[in-house]
Amino acid sequence: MKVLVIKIETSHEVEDALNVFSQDILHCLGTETRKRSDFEDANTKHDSTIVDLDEIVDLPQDMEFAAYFAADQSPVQLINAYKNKLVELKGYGLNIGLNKIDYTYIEDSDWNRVWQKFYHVVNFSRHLAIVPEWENYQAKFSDQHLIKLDPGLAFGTGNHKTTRLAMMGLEQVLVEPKTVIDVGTGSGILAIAAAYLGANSVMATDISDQAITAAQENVALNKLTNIDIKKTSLLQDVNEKFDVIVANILAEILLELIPQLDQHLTQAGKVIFSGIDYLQLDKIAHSLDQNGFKIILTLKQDRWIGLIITRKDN
Ligand SMILES: C[S@@+](CC[C@H](N)C(=O)[O-])C[C@H]1O[C@@H](n2cnc3c(N)ncnc32)[C@H](O)[C@@H]1O
Repeated sequence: MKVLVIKIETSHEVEDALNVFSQDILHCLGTETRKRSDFEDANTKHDSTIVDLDEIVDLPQDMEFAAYFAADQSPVQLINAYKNKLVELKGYGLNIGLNKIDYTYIEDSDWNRVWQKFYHVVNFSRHLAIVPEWENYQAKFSDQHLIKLDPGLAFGTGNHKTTRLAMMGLEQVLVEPKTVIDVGTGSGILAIAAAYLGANSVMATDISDQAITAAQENVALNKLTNIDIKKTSLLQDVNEKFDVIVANILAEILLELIPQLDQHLTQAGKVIFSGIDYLQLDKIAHSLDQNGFKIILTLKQDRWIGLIITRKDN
């Protein structure tokens, strides 16, 4: 089976935005970046190997971004979507570099190998490490939990800053057993982290079939029995209330989620948002305020913002 690859010669300033756009809006199978700075760093770090940058095939001027899609998707439509996104990002004052977009097809098996090459153990915190299914890792503390993961074709390897901000939020909020819902679960990583951090029960939702399959497989891989996975959009068809609602999704989609929070959050409940580019924070804060919520903690890494939120009257 073949996979469609859209390749964009651009600048590292738009890496995070293109990653989330590709995953959340275009539902790609995965992404990969090659940055000139990685090769230049390798040159200085490994002084026994002098790398001649001129000899590296297709060395990007700044960054080459690749997104992988099912072969039956239209390259022309995808290229147009990326063109429009890059114009929007340029409008925010971001450098979009050479802005050259092209496409090619590769064998599915090559794509899986590429994926594994870039995905390694994340020793995330005192209590959590994320361990790809094919890697060995010894916990650094006797009670450090290992999230075993094969993200398959879903978002959520633990390498993305937005996932890590959401996990920090979970560590902060889960100081006693609580009920949790993970909205837009992708690989299931946040739901699994919540279960390991002591949640009583966890529900996880996603609209993507690939995410549901990956999340189910990862829950089984971790032998967890208190996670319920549901295919739905945001909190539709969910009847329960939760002590914690966590969502790592693009700001545009969080704006749709905010009006649904009240109905699904216990009175003293907490909401964790991640996936917010700092340029979108004002819009999110305004909508939270309009819907009776306040931000009690703001986490930030590079362009990305994570929030812990409660009801205003708490
Ligand atoms: C950025 S990924 C986050 C994955 C994982 N929770 C993490 O933190 O790494 C966002 C996920 O939200 C899902 N998603 C997008 N729109 C959604 C919606 N309306 N309802 C439910 N899930 C949605 C996507 O399919 C994707 O799996």
